[in-house]
Amino acid sequence: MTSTSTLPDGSATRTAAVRLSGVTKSFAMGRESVEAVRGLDLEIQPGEIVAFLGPNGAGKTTTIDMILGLSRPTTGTAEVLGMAPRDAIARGLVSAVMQTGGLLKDLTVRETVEYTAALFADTRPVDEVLGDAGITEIADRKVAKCSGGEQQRLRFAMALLSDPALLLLDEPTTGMDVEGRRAFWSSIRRDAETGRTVLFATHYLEEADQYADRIVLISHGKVVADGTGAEIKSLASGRTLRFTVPTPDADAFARIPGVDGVEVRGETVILHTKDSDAVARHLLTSTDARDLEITAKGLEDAFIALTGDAR
Ligand SMILES: Nc1ncnc2c1ncn2[C@@H]1O[C@H](COP(=O)(O)OP(=O)(O)OP(=O)(O)O)[C@@H](O)[C@H]1O
Repeated sequence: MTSTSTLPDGSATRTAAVRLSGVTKSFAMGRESVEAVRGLDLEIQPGEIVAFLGPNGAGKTTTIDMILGLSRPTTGTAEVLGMAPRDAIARGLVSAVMQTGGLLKDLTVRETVEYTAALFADTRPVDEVLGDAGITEIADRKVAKCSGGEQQRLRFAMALLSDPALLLLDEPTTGMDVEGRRAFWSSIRRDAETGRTVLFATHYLEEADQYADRIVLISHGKVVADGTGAEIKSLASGRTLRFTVPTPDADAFARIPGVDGVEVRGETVILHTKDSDAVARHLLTSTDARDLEITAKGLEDAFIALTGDAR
C-alpha cells in the first residue's frame, strides 16, 4: 500500500501519505476575508494514525477538504501519496468518513454497501468490509433503524470498499455514546493494523490520546504542537497552585523561582509551576498564602495553555 520514490543518489524513500507545505486558505466574506488556515506544514507517513485536534473553527475541516481535493489551498501545496489530491482520489487511494449525509434510510446496511460497490470498477468483497466495520450482524437492518454509531460504521464500511491507502475521518464519533465510540474505534484500529494511514479530526482530547499514534494540535489555522499523546501531555506536566492572600502582588509571585505563570482573581492567586513542592514551601513559609490547593494539569489544560482557547 506504500509507494516509494527515488532520490538523486539512487536510494529509495517512502512517499509521505500526506504532505502539506506552507498551506493557507482564505475565504471571501463580503469585503472581509477569513483566514481559515494560516501556514500549515505537515507530513504524515504511511501507516500512521494521526489525530487532528483543535477547537471549533481551528481549521480542521478546511484542511481535510484540501487533502480530499474538495478545495485548493490559497497558497502552498497539498500532496497526497506524492500526487495532487484529486489524482489520488481518482485512483481510489483516498476515502473519507464524514459526519453526516450520504445514506438512504430505506436501504438495508448490506444494500447500501452493495450499491456503493457498484459505482466502482473494482472493490473489496462486500462481506469483507461489513466484517471489518463490525456490522455483519446488522447487515439486513434498514439504515433508518441504525443508531448514529452504526451509521458511522456503515460509512466506514463504504470507505473501505476501495481499499484506500489513506482514510480521512472528520469528527467520526460526534453524537455517539461511549459504547458506540469504543466499538467504532476498535473497528478503525483493527483495520489500521493492515498499514492504512488514518487521519481523523476530533474535539475530544481523550479520543486523540487513546487512538492516535500522533496528535497534531491546531488552533487558528496553525500547528501549535505535534507529538505523541504522552508528549502533548508532558507539555502540561506541571501543577497548578491555588491559594488566597489579602493583597496579591502578581509581580512578586512571578519572581518566585520555578513559577511559570501567575493569574490573580481578587484575593485568589493561581500559579503554574513544574516544581510545586518548592513553590508551595516558599508560599507557606515566606508569604501570607493560605487555603493552598495543588492540582495536576491534564491534557485539557495542555490544550488551553497551548491554544489559548478556554472552551
Ligand atoms: N466556506 C467558508 N466560507 C467562509 N468561512 C469559512 C468557510 N469554511 C470555513 N470557514 C471558516 O474558517 C474557519 C475554520 O473552519 P473549519 O470548519 O475548518 O474549522 P474546524 O476546525 O473544522 O471547526 P469545527 O471543529 O467546528 O468543525 C472558521 O472560522 C470558519 O468559520
